[in-house]
Order: sequence, then structure tokens, then C-alpha cells
Amino acid sequence: MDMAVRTARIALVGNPNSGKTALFNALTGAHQKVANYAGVTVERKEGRIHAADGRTLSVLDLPGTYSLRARSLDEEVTRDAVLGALPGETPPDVVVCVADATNLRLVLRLALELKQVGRPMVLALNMYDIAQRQGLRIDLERLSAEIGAPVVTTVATRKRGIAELVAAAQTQADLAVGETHSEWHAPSATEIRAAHREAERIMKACVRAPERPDTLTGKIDSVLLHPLAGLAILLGVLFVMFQAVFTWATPAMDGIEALFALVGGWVAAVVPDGLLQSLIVDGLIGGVGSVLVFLPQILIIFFFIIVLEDFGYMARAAFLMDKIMGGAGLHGRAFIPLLSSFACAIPGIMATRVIEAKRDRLTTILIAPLMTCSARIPVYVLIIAAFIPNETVWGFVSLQGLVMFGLYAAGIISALLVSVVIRKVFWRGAVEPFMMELPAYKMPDIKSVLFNLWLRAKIFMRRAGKIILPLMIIVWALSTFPYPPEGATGPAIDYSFAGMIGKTLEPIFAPIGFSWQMVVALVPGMAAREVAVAVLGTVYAVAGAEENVGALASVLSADWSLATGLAFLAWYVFAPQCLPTIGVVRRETGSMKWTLIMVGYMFGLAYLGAFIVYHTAVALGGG
Ligand SMILES: Nc1nc2c(ncn2[C@@H]2O[C@H](COP(=O)(O)OP(=O)(O)OP(=O)(O)O)[C@@H](O)[C@H]2O)c(=O)[nH]1
Ligand SMILES: [Mg+2]
Repeated sequence: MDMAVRTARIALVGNPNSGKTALFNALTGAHQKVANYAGVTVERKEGRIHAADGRTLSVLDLPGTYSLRARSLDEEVTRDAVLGALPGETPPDVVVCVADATNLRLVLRLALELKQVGRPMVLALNMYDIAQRQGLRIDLERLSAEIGAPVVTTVATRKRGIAELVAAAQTQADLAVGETHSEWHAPSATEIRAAHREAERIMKACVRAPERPDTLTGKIDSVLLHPLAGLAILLGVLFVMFQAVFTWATPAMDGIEALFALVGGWVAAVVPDGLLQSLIVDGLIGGVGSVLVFLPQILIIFFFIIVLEDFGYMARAAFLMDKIMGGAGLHGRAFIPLLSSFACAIPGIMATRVIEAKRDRLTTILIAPLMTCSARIPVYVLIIAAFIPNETVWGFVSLQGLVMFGLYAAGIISALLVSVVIRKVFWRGAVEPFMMELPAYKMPDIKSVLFNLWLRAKIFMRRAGKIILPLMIIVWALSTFPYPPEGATGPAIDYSFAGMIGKTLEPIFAPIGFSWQMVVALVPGMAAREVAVAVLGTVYAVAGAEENVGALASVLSADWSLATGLAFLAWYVFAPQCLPTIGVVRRETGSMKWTLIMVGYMFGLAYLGAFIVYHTAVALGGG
């Protein structure tokens, strides 16, 4: 074998939240998700490093773990990667043990364990900036001698120490060429105790306590984690977020609408009247534009989430919610997956891999789609704009923002209730207590916040191109053909395939106040929820070029009763309106039965919720 061209493989292994993914990004130029809480990475990710000497190395980012005695699915991935037990994989040539330099005790135990596996190792003391700021003194030479591996200090977020780390890893790889020894056995209780003592001894020998211990974190925590004040602040933060959605977004929306109107007008002037013009202007530009216009709202919500994540607040929110979630039969570790589900249920469901007990994980998967994903935002905003007056209550509170807050709350509360029911119906037993490690507070980095927002915008726009655009072509065709017969008087859509489908299914939805036009919007909404907004624009023939949220909202408010509008919102809170999510649930649970149970209960709740809302509103005079 020609050693010179063989790519050495490096694996990043370390405690949760120690900065492995930040290092991976710094090493490879990738943009994997980094956030200030444990359990961000749940899968292995491979990337490439082009070293200074022209060689390439391959590097693996792995889920965080405290030990190779893996307990949850994500930790098993890390163990198997280190041992080369994943199908088709050999053990890595070098293990880079990534440490949070301010929290060495736990990582030393892991480092000792890794050492036993027998792979060449490098210890990366990451977050070295924070360690220095705190005045923590680490005897690097002694530490290196004690664990028998080179030690490199790094600041992943500032790309410091990266070249040194690569060089050290390369040297280790070269020294150990051809050596493939790798073994591990689960340690006995005696061995574990011995390892703890050894880690303690190394700590004492190499680390001197910080001169300026982090008292700020403690001070902030005494407020933010206060059982009452903390919860009030959490609610306040969410409240401000939804107020912002309705007050900050308008100028940006106006800009996007103007842009699409301009393009639509331009195409209408260039392309002759007829089918092609209708397809481009109404179907494509109007359809995609009517969804893209909600980008500002989505980015505002993500802005809050990203800043709070980076600050280290989300782990505190998990702490505050722990009692409530435990009461509902949810494991404390369910918080982060549920939080991820506010972006989209799919990454949320994947994130449940951090939950050890199968039942706890299954419960979390089953309720994750009730969290308000970002694809619901366009629908909520449109219907709220149509039916909720743009007024201020109690002097300063936007009523529309308040309703939005209520819809999110409805999702959360129903998720908790469903969890209680799952616990009652399918299994009992106490939930294991769990304490998430609270990360130190960090000032969010503006560049990375903006970058993450840009990634979010890209995801949303890619969806518009890849899913919404093709769907809109289908919807346009179904609502254009067949043409109305000679002498027909109603709108053309009445005679189209879309009209036929809607009218066939209408009887099912009539009891909850939905018209056939709404049914037409629900069907493609199964592929991507937000398409419903574009389809409503099509079925109500709001002309493409002058299409805007205001115009569509006023058509809806004229055509639907208030009761219908509210019932539609209720439907959207609960309905499993998204095939990709159902597919992921099937894959992650490995069970058709549980997938069907989820789809069934969600449709049931949607129908029941819309029914109750509709009839209550009618009874109160909103029909
Ligand atoms: N100040 C400072 N912050 C860092 C450094 N490295 C990472 N961070 C921050 O630490 C937090 C955790 O980083 P991640 O890269 O997500 O950690 P991880 O080890 O991949 O975490 P898991 O995937 O959950 O195991 C993020 O908020 C990073 O921005 C560093 O060297 N200095
Ligand atoms: Mg990570």
C-alpha cells in the first residue's frame, strides 16, 4: 500500500457541548449546526481537511458523549465510530479528544477510556479563550505526559490553533502507520472507580483553579432559573418574539411583494396573453411569491431562537420546563428535540436519538409534529391578517401577535396533554430524572448569527424552488383544465379538476365549516404546509401580478366567516399536514403501527379541534 496517498482518518470525540462541531467546521470549512447546549450533533458527519503540506485528511464529527459505555443511540454512533464497528468502516487513524478546557474533569475520564482503545490520540483543549479569561492555569506539558498524548490548545470559533491541531494529528497518524490495534471492553465498577481516581489525580497535578471563577453565570442564573421569575421571563421572551413577528416584518414583506409584482408585471408585458403567461405569472411567480413573502417572519423567529441558543439560554429554558415536562411524562432530554421541531419536525425527530429509553423517545417523536414548525407560519400569518383586526390591546400589545402566541401555545399545551394520554394509555412508570449540563453564557457572535440566518433563508428558498414550484405547476394545471364549457358563467376553477376534487371531498369537511376551495388547498398542503397559502391565492383567483398578502387576506375575510377562519387555524395546529415528516417517523420508529397511531391521532385532533372551534364561534355569532 502506498502510504503517501492514503488519507488518514481523524475522529473528533468529546463531551457534549465541548465544541467538536465548531472545530469540525473550522477544520473543513463546513457549516454544520453549532449551538450552546448539549446534544446538537446526533449523527456522524465526514469532511475533508486540506493540510498545509498538500495532503488531505478525512475528519469525522461525532455526537458528544461522556463515556464509551454508550446509553443512547447517538452515543452508540460515537462508540462504534471509535471502535471501527460501523459497517464498512475501520477505526480512525487518530482520535482527537476534544475538551472544554474550562471543564476538564469529565473529559479526562473519557480521554483515559479512549487511551485504552489503543488508537493514537491528540487532546485538543478547546474554548481556551474562556479558560484564559477565567485565569485557569493548565500545565500543558505535564498534562500531555500524564495522558501520553500531545496536547493542543484551540479556539474553534476564532479558528485558533487549527493548523497546530492538524499538524499534531498528522504526526500521530504517521507515527502509527500500519498499526490497527483497537479494543475495548465495558469496564467493571472497580475499573470505573479507578479511572475516576486517576482523572482526579491528573486534575490536581495539572490544573490550578481559576483566579476569576465565572461568577457572572451564577448571578444571571439566580434570576433566569428562579422558579417564578425565570418562568415569567421565559414567557416574556416568547411574547416579545411574536410581537416582533407582526411589527418588524411589514416593511420587508412590502419590499418582497413589490419585487414579485415588478417581475410579474414585466413578464406579463413580454409574454403574450394566454396559457404560458398564465402559467408563469399566476402559477409560478404568483404562487412562489405568495409563499416567499413570509420569509421575514420566519427569519425573525429564527433570529430569536439562534441568539437565545448561542447565549446559552435554551439549556436554561429546558431546566425551567423540566418540572412541567416531567409532569406530562416527558423526559428532560425531550426539550431540545421539541425545540428543534419549531424549525421543522424532521430534525426534531432525529434529535430524539439523544433519549435513552425507547418509550421516552417514542413519546417525544409522537408529539414533535405538534410543535409549530416554520411551514405553518405563512398560513397563520395569512389567516390572522384576514380575520384578526390589526389593533393594539392594553395600550401596547399587538392583537395579531397575541393570537400568534396563542397558536404556538396551543401546539405546546396539546403536545403536553397528548404525552400525558400516551403515558396513560400505552405505558406507565416514572420518567427518569435528568439534568442537562448548563453551559456557560456566551455573547452571541454577530457573524455566526447572521450566517445561520442566511442558512435558514436558503433552506426556505430552496423549499420554494424544489417543492413549492413544482407543486404550483401541478395546482395550476389542475385548476386550469379542463376549460369551462361554452356559455359557463361561474369562475373557471369551478369546472376544473381541482374544483372536482374539492367538491368531491367537501362533504367530509363541511361539518367543520370548510368550503371546497379550502379542501383544494389542503391536498397539496400535505406535501408542504405553506403551499396552502399559494393555492388559496389560485383558487380565489387573486390575479398574479397584483398578488399580495393584503389582497388575498381581504378576499378571504369577505368569503369566509370568522368561524371558518378560526376553524382553519385550529386544523393547522393539529393536522399531520406533511408527508416527509410521516416518512421520517416511520424510519425513526421502525414501526408502521406507531406511524399510523400518530397520523390517526393528529387527524382526529385536527377534525375535533376545528369542529369545536367552528361551532363555538358560530354559536357566539361568528358564523
Ligand atoms: N468562546 C468559545 N466558544 C466556543 C468555542 N468552541 C465552541 N464554542 C461554542 O460552544 C458551543 C458548543 O459548540 P458545538 O460545536 O455545538 O459543540 P459540540 O461539541 O459539537 O456539541 P454536541 O454536538 O452537542 O455534542 C457553541 O455555542 C459554540 O459557539 C471556543 O473555542 N471558544
Ligand atoms: Mg456537535
